[in-house]
Amino acid sequence: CDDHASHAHTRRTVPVRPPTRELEWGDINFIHTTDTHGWYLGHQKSSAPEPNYSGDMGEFLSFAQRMKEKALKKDVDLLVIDSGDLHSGTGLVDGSPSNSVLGHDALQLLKRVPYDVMAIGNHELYNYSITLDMHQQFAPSLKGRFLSSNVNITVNQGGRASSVPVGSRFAKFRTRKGRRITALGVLFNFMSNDKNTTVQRPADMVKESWFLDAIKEEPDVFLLVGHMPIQAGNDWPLVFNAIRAVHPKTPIIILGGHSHIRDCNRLDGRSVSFQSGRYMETVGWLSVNLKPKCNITVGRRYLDANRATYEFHTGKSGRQLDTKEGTALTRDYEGLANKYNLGFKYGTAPRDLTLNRSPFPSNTSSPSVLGSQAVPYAISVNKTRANIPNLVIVQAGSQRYDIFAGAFTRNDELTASPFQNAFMYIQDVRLGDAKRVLSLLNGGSLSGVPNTTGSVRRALGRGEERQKAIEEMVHGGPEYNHWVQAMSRASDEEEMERRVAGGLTPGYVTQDSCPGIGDDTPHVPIGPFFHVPTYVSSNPPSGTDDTRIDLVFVDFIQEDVIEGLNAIQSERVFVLGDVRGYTTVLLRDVWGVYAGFAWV
Ligand SMILES: Nc1ccn([C@@H]2O[C@H](COP(=O)(O)O)[C@@H](O)[C@H]2O)c(=O)n1
Repeated sequence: CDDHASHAHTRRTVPVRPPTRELEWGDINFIHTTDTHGWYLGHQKSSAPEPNYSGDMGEFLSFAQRMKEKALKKDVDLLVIDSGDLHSGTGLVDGSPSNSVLGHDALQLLKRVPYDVMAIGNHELYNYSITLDMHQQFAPSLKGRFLSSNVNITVNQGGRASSVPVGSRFAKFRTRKGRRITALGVLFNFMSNDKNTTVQRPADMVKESWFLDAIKEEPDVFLLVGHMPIQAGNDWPLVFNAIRAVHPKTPIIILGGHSHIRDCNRLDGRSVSFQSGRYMETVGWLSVNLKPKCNITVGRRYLDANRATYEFHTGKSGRQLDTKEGTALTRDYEGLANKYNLGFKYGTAPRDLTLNRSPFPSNTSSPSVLGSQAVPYAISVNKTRANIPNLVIVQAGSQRYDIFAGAFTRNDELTASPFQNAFMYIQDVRLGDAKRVLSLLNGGSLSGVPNTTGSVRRALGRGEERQKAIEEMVHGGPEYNHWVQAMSRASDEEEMERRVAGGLTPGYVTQDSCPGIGDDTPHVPIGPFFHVPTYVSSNPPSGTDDTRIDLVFVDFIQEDVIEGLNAIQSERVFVLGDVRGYTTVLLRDVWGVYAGFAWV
């Protein structure tokens, strides 16, 4: 008998409010997911707003199949699309045994979902073995419709290294109703990809001869699927304008991702751009009516991903919703969770620890507790450096989800902190310099110039594009944070009270640039929202500025730390060779080690 074992997947019992408005259907319709990050067993906790998103991938598969049946009856087109970032985020994708590729098993199961087109995300590129798995084991199942227009992998072909698309550069196909589609799958200008993978800037991609050839022939619809936000400041207009230069009037549908928010806007009257959130919280619905030589009319809805939503929109209640394939997929994901022992319980979290719903610093803020308590305890298992004072710096963006009061399992650990970042250190750093590096990383000033972006390398004045990439890497979802913060600010007290009195529960309250109300189920905003610094740290040891300490940090940020050190002092030039491994405990193991000590 193992009293640490608990069920990996607890069935959800908390009821949620069903939607009340039927979906609008058009000539061509889309079910859209993006940034699912391994949430294939749905959100399993009972605290609000988690039950809103309690549908699992098997239930989503049933929903997609039932909606395809409906589309057939209505004699319209329905395509199921995903915009990338399948990896990094839960035990199903991050808990793979060490002898197998992270996420491989979960993605083999995902192949059963009837996606028509999928695009690659940046989380498919941090680790070459994952990219190779996508290229060899996943992309082929999409039969030419796993798109990576500007992303290549270098593989051995006949003894020679060849750079080839991870999936396909583009796809041309006909829908059931015979509409001609030209689809592309574009990734934003990501620069933290692993060796032997390449990402071409969208600005360069649109000049490629294959691209110009692919768009030459006019389809009925251009379908631009991609892991790139649709918000201003991103590169969709480059791709859009390149197509518009050849086809001024052809409908263009953009299904974006990466910034984790719900959003809709229109670049012109014959196009629409749409984005469906993150983490299997949102299933996007987009309907488009195509009128020859006229503007297109569109409808969009952000569905909360749960059974009540699926039952309402399919018109199938109770078990009628479930298809044979959907039920089998749920069962097989549960089996995988058990195989990975994701229900292993480290301890009992005494309270909710949230990323941004608690003041920072506080004992209910997970980045705060991570820096001040969990990391210092977990890395103290390195006895050889135990007597040397240290300061530890970790990027807050590594923390991906809240921790909830109650049983804290292996799945909860990997969901909160999935990355396999290693702890490194530089010895004999002056305590004063270590503190100044932290402050610089967090936007402090360098030579009187405020480092307002929180990136050392921006403060040092490097090329703009590199800086954008560093920000992407370091900041960890600023758009999402702004979005959630804005929704809690936007609702005045009276409106909130009306909503609560009307029985509304916490959830997303979306305001986008398309007409009408986008959220399928109305909510009160999740709020409040508290700012967390880009980098969190342990409590500094006592001593003077000259006290020599170990400066500990994770490998993901080591270049920033080194550049920061070199920017703030001239006594010594720090190089990568000064960096050594501190402990075998990885960042993703920290919460489990800490819970086993503090939460038993
Ligand atoms: N090894 C890694 C890889 C990534 N991160 C963090 O992920 C964030 C980017 O994720 P998106 O979902 O926004 O693409 C980035 O902010 C990094 O902090 C990491 O910590 N370690």
